[in-house]
Amino acid sequence: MNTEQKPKAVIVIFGATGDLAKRKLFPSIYRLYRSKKIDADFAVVGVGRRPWTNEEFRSNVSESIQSSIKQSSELEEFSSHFYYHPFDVTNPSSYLELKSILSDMDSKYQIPGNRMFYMAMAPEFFGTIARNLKKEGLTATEGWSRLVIEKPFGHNLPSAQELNDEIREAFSEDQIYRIDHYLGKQMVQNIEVIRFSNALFESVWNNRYISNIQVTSSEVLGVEDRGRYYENSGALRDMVQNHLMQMVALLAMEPPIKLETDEIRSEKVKVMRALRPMMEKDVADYFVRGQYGKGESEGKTVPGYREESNVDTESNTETYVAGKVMIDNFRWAGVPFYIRTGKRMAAKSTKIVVQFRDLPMNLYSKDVDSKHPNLLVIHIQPDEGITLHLNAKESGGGSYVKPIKLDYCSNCVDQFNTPEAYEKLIYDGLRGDATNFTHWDEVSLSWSYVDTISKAWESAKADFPNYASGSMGPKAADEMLEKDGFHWWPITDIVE
Ligand SMILES: NC(=O)C1=CN([C@@H]2O[C@H](COP(=O)(O)OP(=O)(O)OC[C@H]3O[C@@H](n4cnc5c(N)ncnc54)[C@H](OP(=O)(O)O)[C@@H]3O)[C@@H](O)[C@H]2O)C=CC1
Ligand SMILES: O=C1O[C@H](COP(=O)(O)O)[C@@H](O)[C@H](O)[C@H]1O
Repeated sequence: MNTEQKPKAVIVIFGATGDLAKRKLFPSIYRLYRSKKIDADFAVVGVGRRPWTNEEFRSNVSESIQSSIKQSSELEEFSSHFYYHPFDVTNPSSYLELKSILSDMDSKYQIPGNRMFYMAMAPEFFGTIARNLKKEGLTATEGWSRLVIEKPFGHNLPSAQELNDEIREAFSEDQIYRIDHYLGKQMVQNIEVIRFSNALFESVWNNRYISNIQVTSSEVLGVEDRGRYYENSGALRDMVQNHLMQMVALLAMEPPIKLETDEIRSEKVKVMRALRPMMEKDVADYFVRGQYGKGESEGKTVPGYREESNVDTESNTETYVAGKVMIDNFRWAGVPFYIRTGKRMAAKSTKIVVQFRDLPMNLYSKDVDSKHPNLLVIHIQPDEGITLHLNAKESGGGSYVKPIKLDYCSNCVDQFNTPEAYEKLIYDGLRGDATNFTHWDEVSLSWSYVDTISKAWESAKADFPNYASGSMGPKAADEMLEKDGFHWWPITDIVE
């Protein structure tokens, strides 16, 4: 793994006039610049079709930073490193002009031919761009060339395979950085540290001591203005195939031999290979889908999904998924990993709850109601930290037990410095550290798991809407756990 400390490169953003660039990429590059993580002699070349000048582009960059970072300074100097080159990416002749701009940047900023090509555009363009970059010689420099690819990486396994084949004609696997922005989150990266640097946890991290693991990623927002995209995606493809399956892999993987990209990825791949495969007829036993109806969200009445713009009034698209993922290997046999995600739920929260098994004999709590299982809660967002739920003696006489919590709040101490996921990922990409990007093997195995579920769902119309906006999802998701003798742990405050 190459981990250049202060990387120096030209970053080419395809889709530089779009939403992602404005909301995430420019502020992230700015933070890297301010914290001096990237060399002061960097350059960014933006591509889009709008006929902007360099000045218009720079003022867009400055605006994006001012609206997302409270104390911004040196904006003029920072944005002077941004250049705009308008062209339609389907037009092959424009790539030669881009090539010459990039050579000029190399000379102006003494950059040794290093290129990061960031695809912040709709996926149908990824293959065309990659092919033209190679054909016109933009990747043949003395330095390195890397391709950063946004989601969605395909719509199912065959389309992901097709996309992969296209980009692999121009870039090798080790030059491809597939973004899963959850892998850039502070506490998602902490899963491995919590597991592999604490004897307390790793020794009990298996089916003898853990009864189930719950991964929740709930959102308050609805589909907003993304109806067109979401109608073809749904929560399964939008969140489960990538973010949730990645968290499951990190929770379930074996310790890698070394903290190296290939070793870590190979352990995650083994988890994906051990996922219990399903037949379409079994899907209803393991997965629940939902779609929000109208309801109350943050004190306002909000419409149902079918009333949103660019959404079919009879839509069969799921905005909620809950599932029971089984990993059939020695460590996890018999332990359900329950996952759930949805839009228009009661709270914005991403949390992992590891529930430990009860003691074989509990001297203090005889009945089920008075027992409080030990829980390890990993708070991913909005709060970042961990909570350990234990039992302790109630003060006063007698031997009464009460549940207590040990809390570590990472973003309470460091709230304003928690690096944004995109900032970390861009930095890793520039340094050549692909650990927190997804390898094709993970992507393809995850698609093949999810495809069976989509097929089953696409072949049968659901009884939607089946949960109210502002709720925690459909009843069937609660029943799925009840059948196994469990319940979802609340996502706001676990000891209520
Ligand atoms: N927005 C977000 O928060 C997130 C986005 N993503 C992914 O990032 C990618 C971009 O999303 P987003 O920024 O929202 O999309 P937008 O629709 O806001 O932006 C699309 C960009 O593509 C450019 N573009 C479109 N067609 C062409 C063309 N033929 N030639 C050159 N440029 C073109 C547009 O430029 P112009 O209009 O000037 O032609 C614009 O800059 C998508 O894959 C999306 O799934 C992933 C996670 C989050
Ligand atoms: O990838 C996506 O993630 C967001 C949720 O991300 P978060 O960091 O806010 O949890 C989701 O809203 C979006 O639909 C999906 O495409």
